[in-house]
Amino acid sequence: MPWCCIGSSSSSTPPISADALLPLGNQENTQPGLPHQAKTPAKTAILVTTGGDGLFIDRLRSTNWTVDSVSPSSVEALLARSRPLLILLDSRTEDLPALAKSIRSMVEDESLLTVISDRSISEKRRRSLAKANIVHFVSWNSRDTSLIEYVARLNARLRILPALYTALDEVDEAIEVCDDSHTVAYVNSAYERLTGCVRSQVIGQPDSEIRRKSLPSSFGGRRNCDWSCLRVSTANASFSGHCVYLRRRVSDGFSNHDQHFAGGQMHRDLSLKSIRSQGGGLVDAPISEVLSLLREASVLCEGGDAAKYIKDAVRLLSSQEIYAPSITRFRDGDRIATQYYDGLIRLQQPGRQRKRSVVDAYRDKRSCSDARRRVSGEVRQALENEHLWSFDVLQLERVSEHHALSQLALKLFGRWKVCEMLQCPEDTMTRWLLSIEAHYHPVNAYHNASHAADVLQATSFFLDAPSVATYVVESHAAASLIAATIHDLDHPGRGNAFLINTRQSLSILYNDLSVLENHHVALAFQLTLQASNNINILANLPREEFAAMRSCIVEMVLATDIRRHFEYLAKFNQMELTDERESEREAHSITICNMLLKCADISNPAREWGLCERWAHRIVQEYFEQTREEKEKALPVTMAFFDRETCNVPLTQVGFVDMFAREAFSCWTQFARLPHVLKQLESNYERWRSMADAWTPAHNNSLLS
Ligand SMILES: Nc1nc2c(ncn2[C@@H]2O[C@@H]3COP(=O)(O)O[C@H]3[C@H]2O)c(=O)[nH]1
Repeated sequence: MPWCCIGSSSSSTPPISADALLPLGNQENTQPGLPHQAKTPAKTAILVTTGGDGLFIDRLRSTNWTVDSVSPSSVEALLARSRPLLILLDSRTEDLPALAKSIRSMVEDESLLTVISDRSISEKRRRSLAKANIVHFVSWNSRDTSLIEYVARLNARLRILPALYTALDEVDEAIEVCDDSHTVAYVNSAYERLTGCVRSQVIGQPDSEIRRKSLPSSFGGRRNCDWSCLRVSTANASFSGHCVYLRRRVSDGFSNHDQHFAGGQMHRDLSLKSIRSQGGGLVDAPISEVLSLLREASVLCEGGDAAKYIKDAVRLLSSQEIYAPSITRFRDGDRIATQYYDGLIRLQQPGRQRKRSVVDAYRDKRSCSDARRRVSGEVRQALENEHLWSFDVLQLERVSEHHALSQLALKLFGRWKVCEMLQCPEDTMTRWLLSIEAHYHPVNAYHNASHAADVLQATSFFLDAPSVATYVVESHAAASLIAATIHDLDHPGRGNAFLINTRQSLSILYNDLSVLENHHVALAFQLTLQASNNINILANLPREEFAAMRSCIVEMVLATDIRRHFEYLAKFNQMELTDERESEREAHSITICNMLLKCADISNPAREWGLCERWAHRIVQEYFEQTREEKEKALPVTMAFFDRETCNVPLTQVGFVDMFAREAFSCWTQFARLPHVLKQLESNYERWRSMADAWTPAHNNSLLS
């Protein structure tokens, strides 16, 4: 590794290795061993004077300086076409400070401005000249040009910087330069392109091996990252100097063109998905970036076993459903996982149309009961530990006569100051809550207002977690509480697959896409905005705030579609929280809230065992009803193992945790720092597993409610 001598520079520009530049100066300064003895750069100076000469000028000329005299009136024209290293200003020039300021504005730091005088300069005059950044003074009769020589050498090096930057920004290798205080001083364009980091976010940050290691692995490398460090140092080798971190391309002897050509097969395989903008131009989605990076990687690994893996990755990423897992993701032949997959993710293909479905039969309008509800002592007591994971919503359901949702929401919305955030009167909120509660179906064993209350309490509990509160913006917290309250509104007790297979009007309306989730949130806004209902809790929000609040609520409710579980999980896991840009902060907050609501929605397997067991029994009873109706009407049976005649309930719970809950809660509880929730999930899981062998279908007739 060649050691290059390098100066240290405090500016954010990297120092230039002296070896890389030809030395400035006369012949005796030419350094032996340089690649070639080219002509040294000219040492040019101008003398701005109306007439003057002296020993100092002679000295300069005798050391290879070219010194041209120029009148004050023509200096600016000269500087418009040249950049002398040195500008000598005769102290007798009229209005010198103004001229100095004008010259400084033209040359900035590219030239050294020095006042030459036949007498000492007063302190007052120095101060006025200092305003033009003139801090160097020499005498006409001086023969000491050492400082001039030194500064000129520095200037000559600095002048090549723009060209070096251009060159560095053109290379394919990612380059990071850290200065002697181990602070990042420079990164090139390739670094930004290949790592996704933004220059302004990295420069000034401490040098971090961890950051480099966390960056996408380099091409061809087997290691996390193959950054090589060019440790450079000043003349005194013991001094650490700068570090240049370089992520090299693995050269395989191909020229750039050949490499791309060799990757031709890769190009064809990629068939990059590009969204054509209206103008017919290519607007590539991020996935295309990933695919092009993989293409480059495959070129570098051509012929190696890595290329095969990369091609497989490209094929997967090029598929339509990059987040929906193929069933092979789970244990082969796992009957339960397969049926969960079919029933909740793949959704059964439409079957034959039969007579009206149960969904229509359930649709009845319930009147809102009286606007305010008396809070009994029992209700108040049941609400006491609403801030704990052990909160018993089924106890509240009991003592509130199935008004757990409205009673819990009144308390939680008060604690989270939702009415204040919405500038909404409390009585409007009360009416809204009672109306929403009334549009859940109490006949549903699981998807009723108590499930919404359960999800609302889990949402509040998660929002209380300190690490969550750090990243969730206030309006999104309010949105998530509202979204939890409405997230299964008017649920018919049947899943999306059933609605699609029976070609319910809702599935036609929403094109079979997140049918129920779209309905829940659309109906909630229809009820809220219906003037005659007088329950518009969003009425006092300014237009922009309403739009933002609505957008968040819609997005969060749609995120509860279990079919998109892996998509939201992936988005949450790939979130880069170190990127603190304000624009990213909002996006991070939404991603966190989507994941939060998702986890709240499937949190019953992680509740205290008594609650977990009862919720499980409730949901399987609802599934039993769906399977019964599907069989009765000769519809495709979407989850056959949920058949009362044959079901092993503990096994269905084991399957649900294996397929959905464990991964989600492992990620979520790590982020939210709620280890006890994951511990409870695993404890419940083991308990279900221990119950599976002894379970018989007879148990399915005495399930808990
Ligand atoms: N088997 C099982 N499925 C669950 C459980 N909790 C949530 N789910 C499923 O996860 C889905 C989340 O969205 P839905 O509420 O629409 O329907 C839910 C059920 O299909 C559970 O405890 N057991």
